[in-house]
Amino acid sequence: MSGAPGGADDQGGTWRGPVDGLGQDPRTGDPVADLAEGRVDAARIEAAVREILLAIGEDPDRPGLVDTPARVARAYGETFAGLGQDPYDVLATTFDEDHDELVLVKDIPMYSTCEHHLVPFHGRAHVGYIPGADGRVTGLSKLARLVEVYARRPQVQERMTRQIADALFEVLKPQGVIVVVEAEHLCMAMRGVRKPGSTTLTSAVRGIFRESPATRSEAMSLILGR
Ligand SMILES: Nc1nc2c(ncn2[C@@H]2O[C@H](COP(=O)(O)OP(=O)(O)OP(=O)(O)O)[C@@H](O)[C@H]2O)c(=O)[nH]1
Ligand SMILES: [Zn+2]
Repeated sequence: MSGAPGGADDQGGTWRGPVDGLGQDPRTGDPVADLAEGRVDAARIEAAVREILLAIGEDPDRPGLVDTPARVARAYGETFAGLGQDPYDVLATTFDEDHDELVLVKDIPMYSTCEHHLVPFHGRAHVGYIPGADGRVTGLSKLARLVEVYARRPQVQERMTRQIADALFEVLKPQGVIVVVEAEHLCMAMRGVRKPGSTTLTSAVRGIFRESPATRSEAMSLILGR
């Protein structure tokens, strides 16, 4: 999707119709209307979860598990809701505030899903920008909504961080954007290397934050200074 926020590696970065391989049944090629509208195919998830339960040696028909496939399908609908959302819609509301200095929303709680293991990574996102010469700003809640759009997908933390920055930079046309994400990956905590408590920090800077080390470090100290 060239020209989409996030560039060529921006998988699922902008919703402009069905995402390749998601808006259609991968086996038959038939359109899957639910997915094209950004909802999950509940019947497929339920069948798959039942298979997983069987594969781990569980009894999917025992009372405690009998409703689990349907619960997981509902939960996935929420967890992956960002796949059907367009960052352009989220940022559509802008207003002229004649403000040309930093706007920063810190400590936005964030829950996403590691695309390697399909387990959560979670933490906080910090999103800041300096409006363009026209002084246009967006609603503060829209910055948090933008985080949601990209967090509620199978993700890699670095890509999510870039996608948030690129969408804001492209849509709002500000002087600069800075995004910092701090997260704990449960795939590193509850399994695998088993290092609970380690935090991964990623950043993406665009425009003046990339060009001016002083502007960047001032914003970084506001973000990381507790
Ligand atoms: N860079 C990056 N790596 C991630 C992220 N989420 C998970 N990973 C890593 O993805 C890697 C996948 O490595 P693999 O060797 O293919 O999978 P694995 O055998 O399950 O790896 P271990 O987690 O080391 O047991 C692991 O090192 C994870 O820590 C992320 O958001 N960014
Ligand atoms: Zn993982």
